[in-house]
Amino acid sequence: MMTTSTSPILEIESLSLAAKPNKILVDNVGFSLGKGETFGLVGESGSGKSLTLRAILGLLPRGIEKVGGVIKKEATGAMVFQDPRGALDPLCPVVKQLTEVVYYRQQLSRKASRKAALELLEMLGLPASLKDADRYPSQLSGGQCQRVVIAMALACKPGILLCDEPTTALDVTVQRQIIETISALQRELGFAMVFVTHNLAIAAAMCSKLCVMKEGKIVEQGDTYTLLQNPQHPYTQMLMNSVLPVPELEGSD
Ligand SMILES: Nc1ncnc2c1ncn2[C@@H]1O[C@H](COP(=O)(O)OP(=O)(O)OP(=O)(O)O)[C@@H](O)[C@H]1O
Repeated sequence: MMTTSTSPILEIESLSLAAKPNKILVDNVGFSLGKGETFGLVGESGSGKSLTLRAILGLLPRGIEKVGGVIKKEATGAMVFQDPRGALDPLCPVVKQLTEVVYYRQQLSRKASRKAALELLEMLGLPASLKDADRYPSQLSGGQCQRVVIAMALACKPGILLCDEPTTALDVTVQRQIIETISALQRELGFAMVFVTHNLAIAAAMCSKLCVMKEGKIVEQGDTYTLLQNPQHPYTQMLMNSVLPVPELEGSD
């Protein structure tokens, strides 16, 4: 978990999003993020977390529009999506896809872009075989695909990484590895993060500040430790109570 108290790299004030003609989906949401800090958005499915992230990146789906509020962003944002396979082109080898992103975002030569792409894959701990052979997404595991997607986001040299439940589609052992990889990269590269999850354990491990959303509204926000130690809103209390306790093993002390 990283905490820094510098001037905000991202500030959202009274953000409201609506589906045309006038159905409010995100209502008066506001929070701020410091450099290198990780801010968590938690809440049940449909509470508006993904739309908030998309609004930050200016990538709202067709038919949804910003109807109020201000988003002040002091750095480039890049997104890591929930479904890594869906985020990759199934018909294009992964090294080629990553090279294209580097080429367009970093304005390097073709040759330098490929070299930078291979370095990114290495940074993400992907096996050398991926770099030699032209592998397609279908030939990679879910965890490997997510590492490629993270490499693509990093190719944009983001000051803010927006993670939309990046481990939801992965099995639990891989989830942990991906979370650890993202945290290690953050320590190395220093980007700030907005991290969307419905997993409170992940939120507690990753985020210095949390915001709890319900039906498009923020019901509670604050410092993670304080919020989870002493949840004020009944909805936050309900979310915490819905986490299954790990049963105590018989005979353990
Ligand atoms: N393209 C769209 N058109 C119309 N309504 C949409 C669209 N995308 C999302 N919504 C609606 O907006 C609300 C918020 O959706 P959003 O995807 O932000 O929720 P979420 O909290 O991220 O949920 P999840 O955890 O399931 O991803 C939901 O009611 C959803 O049905």
